[in-house]
Amino acid sequence: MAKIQLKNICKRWGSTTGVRDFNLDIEDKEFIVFLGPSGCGKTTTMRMIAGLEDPTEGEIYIGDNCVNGLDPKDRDISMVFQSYGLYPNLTVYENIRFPLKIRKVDPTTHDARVHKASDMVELGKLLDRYPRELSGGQRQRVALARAIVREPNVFLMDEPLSNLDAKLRVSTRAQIKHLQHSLQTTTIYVTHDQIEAMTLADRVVVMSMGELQQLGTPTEIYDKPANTFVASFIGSPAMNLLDGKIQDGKFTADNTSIKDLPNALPNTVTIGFRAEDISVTTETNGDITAPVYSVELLGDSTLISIKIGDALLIAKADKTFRANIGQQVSFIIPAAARHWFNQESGARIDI
Ligand SMILES: Nc1ncnc2c1ncn2[C@@H]1O[C@H](COP(=O)(O)OP(=O)(O)OP(=O)(O)O)[C@@H](O)[C@H]1O
Repeated sequence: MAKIQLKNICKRWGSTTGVRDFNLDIEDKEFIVFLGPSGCGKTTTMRMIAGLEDPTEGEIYIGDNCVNGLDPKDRDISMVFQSYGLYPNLTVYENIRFPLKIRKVDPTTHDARVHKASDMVELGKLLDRYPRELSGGQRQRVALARAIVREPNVFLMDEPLSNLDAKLRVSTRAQIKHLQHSLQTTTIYVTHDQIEAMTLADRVVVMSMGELQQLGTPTEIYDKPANTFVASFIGSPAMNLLDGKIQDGKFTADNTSIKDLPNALPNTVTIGFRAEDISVTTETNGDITAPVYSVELLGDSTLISIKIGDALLIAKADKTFRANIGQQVSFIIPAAARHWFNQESGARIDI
């Protein structure tokens, strides 16, 4: 079991900066997810924790020990990658056992440990097979068992579900969550998939361009995004964002006039609202009125989108709601559903 601390971490290669001034305290037993778009520095940060990259500046602590300069094998971590990394000429049993042999763990314990780990990921019946005889999901479970078998202090998982199809991803995701709950091992999990982040994490680290944008529980980052980047990255659909001006006590943009505003807003501002927090009507007396751009039937709900300038705005309506493309509709945005952001910096304005 271990807490992890990153203090003022930077990673540069010549003039390229991968990670800048990154600070993070991860609690013992916590499930932390690094979330962000491609190239934002997630993998680099994780590789520094693993010892596969050296930070250019800053210190990394695992437990009470500063591990800068310590070899990956001496950090008591297990890693799981997108590409499984199984040995093709070894059976499932030998693949899972491999870390125990390498670390010269007492051979009399191997059999029981391999069986315990393989049972946890429900691989018990496949121990004699070779990786080529397994499906993608089964291979990833072998990789998980191989990470578990050592009973490390920390798990590092880099996009472990990316090679699986959508259905398998959902079931393997649940298995990882269940496993981490049973093992109570500090886990850092890297993904660009916000649904994985929201469903797995105790806390999410949202990253962009090498910088930490927000650290919080899934509920915190969903309900109170720190800036427009986080707002537009979290949620499906993401939060609607519309730039406008405050004039005569109203928020105005094309076809938009919103009254009853809080006092402290600057003259130019971005309003944000989630599709499920607003209502849509075929009356034309709401806050934003425009022709329907598209209608998407999802089965449990209907998504109605309109366009204001370049902004595509989406409302989640009842599953029975129907409107035709081109028909005028209005979005009604209750005061409690409104988020406000500084238009220049993108930062949240707390009212
Ligand atoms: N060895 C390297 N030399 C130079 N630049 C690098 C190196 N490794 C990574 N980078 C750069 O650092 C930045 C962060 O990369 P990183 O792989 O951490 O991103 P990521 O968020 O994990 O992306 P992805 O989801 O695509 O894996 C990128 O701009 C990348 O091009």
